[in-house]
Amino acid sequence: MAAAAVERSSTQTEARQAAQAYLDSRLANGASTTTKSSQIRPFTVPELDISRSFSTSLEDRKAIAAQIHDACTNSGFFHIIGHGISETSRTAILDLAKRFFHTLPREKKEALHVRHSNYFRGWEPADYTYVNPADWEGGQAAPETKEGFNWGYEAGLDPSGGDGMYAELDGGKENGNVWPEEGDLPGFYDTIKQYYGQILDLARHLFRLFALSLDLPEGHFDEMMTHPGGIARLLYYPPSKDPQPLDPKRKDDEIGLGAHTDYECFTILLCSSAPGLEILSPEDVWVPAPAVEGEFIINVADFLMRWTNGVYKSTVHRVVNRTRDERYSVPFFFSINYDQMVETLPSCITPENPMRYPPIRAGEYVLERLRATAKDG
Ligand SMILES: O=C(O)CCC(=O)C(=O)O
Ligand SMILES: [Fe+2]
Repeated sequence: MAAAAVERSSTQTEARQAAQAYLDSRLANGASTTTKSSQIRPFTVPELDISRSFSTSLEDRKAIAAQIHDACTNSGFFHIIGHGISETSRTAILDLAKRFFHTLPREKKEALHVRHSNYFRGWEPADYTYVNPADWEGGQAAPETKEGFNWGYEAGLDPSGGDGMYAELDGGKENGNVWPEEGDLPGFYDTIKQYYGQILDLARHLFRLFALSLDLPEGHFDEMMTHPGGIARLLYYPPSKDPQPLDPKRKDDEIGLGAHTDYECFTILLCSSAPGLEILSPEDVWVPAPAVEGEFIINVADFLMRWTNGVYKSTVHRVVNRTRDERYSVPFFFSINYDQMVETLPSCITPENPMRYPPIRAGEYVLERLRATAKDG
């Protein structure tokens, strides 16, 4: 990582400490911090049919936005049907992930290693990053089993063509993506472009619903997503060496992806049929995420949690593949324009919930959080 050995900035320290404190409080056995919220509403991950959100009627769109508001103030997770992304597109990207992880020779992957990137783009072998810093700092955890390939926004992937103003996480003007040679994996970029474009359109649509859900004008965020950050990953979780019944209370020493929260505004997650995602409930129980064919799981991430002064919940989750099957997933982490400064939404500040977070530039926050995941970061 280019940032190795540099002194940590205050944002990085804040990000690291906040992430760790939050995780510690949620992961500690018998933690009492969460009892209050569980008394208010049962923890649910609702299924939302968002077809009506594409209606020309504002009332229809507001009705879906109200359901989003409910989910985001409760578990911070929901899953969607009626999203309009075809089965062909979903299958194509999952098949591409399989081809990437299984057919690209090791030395070609090494050439794309994320350690060559300032922005964590490219190939990530299983134990290179730890989303829960304590997993390596305490030195007790087994390596995460996931393998990944990461890329981000570039104008050529944006169906709108972008506005020519893209700024990277650190403000740089060149996007930091790296790709396999076309000859090594024919059709790789085209398949990514097809899928990414559709998901980016869906993300912009969802963020307009998020605006309505926060009682803001529907177009409130439009100017902030003209060249938005959008890191996406292909992820591979090998089959378990010790397949178990799907009971999250059973042992979890084969962690695919450690306990963490996401960093951006929200995540749109596509998974293959093998289950594995688990969400931490306020009672400190790992709840298996609903794995329903054809759906996407959406979850609020830390930047939006921060922006809404904690009103929208960014909830801890992890992945454990307890099955005999390979698992693939494709998360898309939607951010606003990385060069956008953001202050807490005034409507989320009240005498009972005074402003908790200073203003921050979107890319700076995400980059510091990413750096905190690398062992040498
Ligand atoms: O692979 C999954 O199901 C979830 C991935 C995830 O949580 C992440 O990449 O942040
Ligand atoms: Fe995540």
